[in-house]
Amino acid sequence: MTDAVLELRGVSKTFGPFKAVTDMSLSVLKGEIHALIGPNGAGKSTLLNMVAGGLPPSAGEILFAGRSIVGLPPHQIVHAGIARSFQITSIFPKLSVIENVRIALMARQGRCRSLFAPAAGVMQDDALALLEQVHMERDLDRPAGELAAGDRKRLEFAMALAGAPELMLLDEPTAGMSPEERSLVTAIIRKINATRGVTVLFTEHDIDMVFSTAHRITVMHQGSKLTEGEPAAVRANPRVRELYLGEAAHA
Ligand SMILES: Nc1ncnc2c1ncn2[C@@H]1O[C@H](COP(=O)(O)OP(=O)(O)OP(=O)(O)O)[C@@H](O)[C@H]1O
Repeated sequence: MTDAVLELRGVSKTFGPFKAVTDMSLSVLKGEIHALIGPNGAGKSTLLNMVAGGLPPSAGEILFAGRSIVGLPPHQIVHAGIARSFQITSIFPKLSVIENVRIALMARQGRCRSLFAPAAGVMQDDALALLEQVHMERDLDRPAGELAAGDRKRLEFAMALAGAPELMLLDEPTAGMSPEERSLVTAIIRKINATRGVTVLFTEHDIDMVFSTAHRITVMHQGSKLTEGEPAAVRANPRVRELYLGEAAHA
């Protein structure tokens, strides 16, 4: 018996002769915020894609809540309880913020056909509650297409939460944001984890954000796992320091 909500065993991904991910094992524990870090091209997005069902692994096993999810299409993986936030958001830009969340709620409940019915109040209270969680209660009627990057990400979180996920996969959740937006989005990730018990697996290049937010960290390098552990141990690891100092010297 293990506390892992997500478990990868010997997962690999090849693109032709190229090995993007090699023999990766990873346990994401129930209730934790787990960061997946590593230099550009380390294989982080490929790994998240395999978990989300966007890419089939070339080898290995992926278990969610103890059951294999390899081969399931993305919508079934969402249905099983894994929400994925993409680097490019999938909102309806012409609809308002609250309409976008209502759509996500209705999709969850299989009520898509009533989407454009006159019942404007459908799911209004639930949608409002989710938007309050991400501090967007003052933005309800704004067209989603007009939101800045940080606001768009918060809307996307509310939409993901509409599906009541057990695990959220976040691919570079603060990419392209100002420092203020970054700290707001980071605070919301912590809040979602603490108040709703949602387990989080995220990739991120902002190392300060990673060390201040993650409970545990897995470091990837050239498709393989370099190390894994709590932030203090990972920070002290000489190979990690070399990797990041090397990268800084490169920049
Ligand atoms: N569809 C594909 N076909 C061929 N190669 C690919 C494909 N997708 C990813 N790769 C390669 O696999 C490697 C890992 O890419 P991946 O995007 O997973 O890295 P990453 O760690 O997420 O990088 P970044 O931090 O820059 O987003 C890279 O060398 C990339 O070029």
